[in-house]
Amino acid sequence: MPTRILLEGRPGVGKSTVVRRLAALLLNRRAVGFTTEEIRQGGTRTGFALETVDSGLRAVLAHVDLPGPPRVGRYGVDLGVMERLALPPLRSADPARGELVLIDELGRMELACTAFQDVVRFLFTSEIDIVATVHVKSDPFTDALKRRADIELVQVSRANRDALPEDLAARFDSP
Ligand SMILES: Nc1ncnc2c1ncn2[C@@H]1O[C@H](COP(=O)(O)OP(=O)(O)OP(=O)(O)O)[C@@H](O)[C@H]1O
Repeated sequence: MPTRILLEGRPGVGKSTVVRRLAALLLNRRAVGFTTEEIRQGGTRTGFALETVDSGLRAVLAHVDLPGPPRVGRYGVDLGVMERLALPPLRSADPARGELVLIDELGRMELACTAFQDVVRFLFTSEIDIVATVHVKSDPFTDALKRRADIELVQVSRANRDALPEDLAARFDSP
C-alpha cells in the first residue's frame, strides 16, 4: 500500500518549506512534482511561480498582470504552465523506479487545470507514494481527498514544521 500524506495548514505556516526540505533530504528516492512560491514586487505579492522538483524548471503560474482565463482572486492563471511543466513529470512518475510524488500545492490555481485534477485522481489510485499540501479551507476537490481512508492528514504547525521534513524523509528513505 503506498503512503499518501496530505500536509494541511494555514496560509504561511510553512507547508512549502516542509516539501522543499523533504525533497532535499531524500537520499534513496527520486522526488518528482512541483512547488509554488510567491512572487513579490516592492513588498507586495504579485503572483506565484511554479518550479519542478526534479529538474528545477520554473515559470510564472499566476500574476496580477496576466489576463487569464481563468482568474483566481486578483491573479490571472497561465494554465499552459500546468500543462507544460507540472503535468509531464507527474504523468511519468513511476514507483518501480523508486520515485515519489511531491505536490505543493493542491490549490485553487493549480486545480483550475482540469487535466491536473485528472492526474491527481489517477495518482491517488496508483501505487506511488505521495506528499501533497492542502489548505485548511474547504474545497470540494481537496475535501474529498481528505475524507479518504487511505490518506494520512498531517497538520503542519509552527511547533512541528522544523521536525517534519526529517520525520518524513526517514519514512520514505527507509528500505
Ligand atoms: N521552519 C521554518 N522556520 C522558519 N521560517 C519558516 C519555516 N517554514 C516556513 N518559514 C517561513 O514562513 C514563510 C511561509 O512559508 P511557506 O511558504 O513554506 O508557507 P506555506 O504554508 O506553504 O504558505 P502558503 O499557504 O501561502 O503556500 C516563509 O517566509 C518561510 O521562509
